[in-house]
Amino acid sequence: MKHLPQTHADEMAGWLAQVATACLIDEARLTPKPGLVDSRGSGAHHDLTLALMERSAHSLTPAFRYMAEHSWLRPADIALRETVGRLGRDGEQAMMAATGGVNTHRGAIWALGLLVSAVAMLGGSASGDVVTACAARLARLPDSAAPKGFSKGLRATHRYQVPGAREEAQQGFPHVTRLALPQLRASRARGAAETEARLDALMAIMTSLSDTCVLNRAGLEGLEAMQRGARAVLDAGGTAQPAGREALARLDADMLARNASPGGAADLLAATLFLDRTSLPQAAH
Ligand SMILES: CC(C)(COP(=O)(O)OP(=O)(O)OC[C@H]1O[C@@H](n2cnc3c(N)ncnc32)[C@H](O[C@H]2O[C@H](COP(=O)(O)OP(=O)(O)OP(=O)(O)O)[C@@H](O)[C@H]2O)[C@@H]1O)[C@@H](O)C(=O)NCCC(=O)NCCS
Ligand SMILES: Nc1ncnc2[nH]cnc12
Repeated sequence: MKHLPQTHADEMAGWLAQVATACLIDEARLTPKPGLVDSRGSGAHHDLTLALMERSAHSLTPAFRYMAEHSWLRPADIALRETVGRLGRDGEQAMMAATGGVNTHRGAIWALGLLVSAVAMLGGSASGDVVTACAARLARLPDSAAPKGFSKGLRATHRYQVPGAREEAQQGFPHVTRLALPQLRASRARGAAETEARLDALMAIMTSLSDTCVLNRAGLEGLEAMQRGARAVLDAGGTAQPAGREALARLDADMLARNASPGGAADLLAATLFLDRTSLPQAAH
């Protein structure tokens, strides 16, 4: 059978989906991460393993691809928001089928789904700030088919009066653009190895995120311990330095003792890696 030539949009959609999946796998494999699943083990989780995280990541490639295809050169309007919402929920179902009902990547589907769509809306290339602003516009639009129930994340944001995953996207992913990406690049520029630069970027997110996973498992005290511990790692010169590495080991032990896992911060690290790989350099001001 003769194959029709793929269009540029099709190729780009396939590429964006592959990059998003690779970023989820890179995040999961990054080691040592405090409280999280990594190549050492399950962190503070009893129902997650690295193999499960990787299976979950692969199950999401088609959803990311459909999001990119449907968003290609489209404006941010309610019709697109509802399409992306439906595809995101289909992605959640694919994830649940792949993991036997364990929530591995719900927050990541939200963050990466919006960013994949935004890059596609912009025709495949734009600077990180333009991409996140576009994703934020989409996230602020209403989706009439969105589930009306009370999620764990919503419960935490109401109880502690803090922003959660929804607000992070609606504000243009400030933890990615203002903290993680600058830290990733600064650590690389200082000569840190790629693993250390990524761990430093994760620490930068954890210094300030109100991670609803940590709030649900360990309360406000757990969240403050996470933010303080991550700040101590960066203040010690980052994970490329022996003192930073020791501070990271202390933070890991503390997160495990509190049964806390910063799953939201991990999702935003994957989003950071995605923007680092797909966006054009910022225009000079
Ligand atoms: C808008 C949605 C993201 C829904 O958000 P909401 O807060 O209402 O609901 P949650 O179901 O709690 O999901 C939020 C997940 O987002 C991550 N997260 C947490 N804090 C933040 C933050 N401040 N900024 C960004 N992201 C954040 C986090 O995801 C990770 O943790 C997950 C594991 O969580 P959970 O199962 O709750 O925790 P465990 O401790 O493992 O449970 P137990 O063992 O104790 O039982 C894991 O998935 C990580 O990814 C939060 O969980 C959005 O989902 C939505 O509206 N979707 C609808 C479809 C849609 O419109 N899509 C459009 C674009 S694709
Ligand atoms: N590495 C990880 N461990 C636990 N939860 C996560 N959610 C996203 N990435 C995660």
